[in-house]
Amino acid sequence: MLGRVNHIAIAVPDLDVAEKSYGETLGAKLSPRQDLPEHGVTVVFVTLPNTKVELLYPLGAGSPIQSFLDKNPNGGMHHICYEVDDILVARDKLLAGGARILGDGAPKIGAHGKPVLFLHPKDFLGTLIELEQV
Ligand SMILES: C[C@@H](C(=O)O)C(=O)SCCNC(=O)CCNC(=O)[C@H](O)C(C)(C)COP(=O)(O)OP(=O)(O)OC[C@H]1O[C@@H](n2cnc3c(N)ncnc32)[C@H](O)[C@@H]1OP(=O)(O)O
Ligand SMILES: [Co+2]
Repeated sequence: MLGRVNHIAIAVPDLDVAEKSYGETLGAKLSPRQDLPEHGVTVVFVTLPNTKVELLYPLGAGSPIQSFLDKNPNGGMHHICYEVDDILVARDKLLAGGARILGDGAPKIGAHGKPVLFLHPKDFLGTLIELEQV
């Protein structure tokens, strides 16, 4: 079912500090900031030769990453995004196996303009998984 790792996401309490850390200290290439109100986050992508790192900062009231940041005030690794060929086939197979799809179960359009879904971290070894159809 799973293809490549599309990105690894880090929730950050201060986007200026995070951009400086990756862009200057670590010398990586950064995308412009992107506000995604439908996801309640502002994102910056760090582009690497083999994958991406997504820096996540809360946007608006009720951001899905707010309680994670309350528990991890310095930030931390938030999710892994794996690519899938067909997100509805993947979703239905996972649901049939008893996994929980977060939200209303319908894919949303993610940061790359492609459909995404999230799987409950308690069903996958304590790791929040994002699936992205590529
Ligand atoms: C734009 C898009 C893209 O790339 O295209 C994105 O990535 S958007 C990225 C942002 N969007 C999302 O994350 C959407 C999916 N996420 C969600 O629906 C939520 O964040 C949940 C995963 C349901 C968690 O919600 P919330 O933190 O409010 O609930 P909660 O505090 O009751 O957490 C339930 C339990 O899960 C744990 N938990 C929460 N977030 C976690 C995480 N990221 N990794 C591992 N465990 C996590 C909590 O510690 C808690 O465990 P204990 O009970 O043991 O304490
Ligand atoms: Co993501």
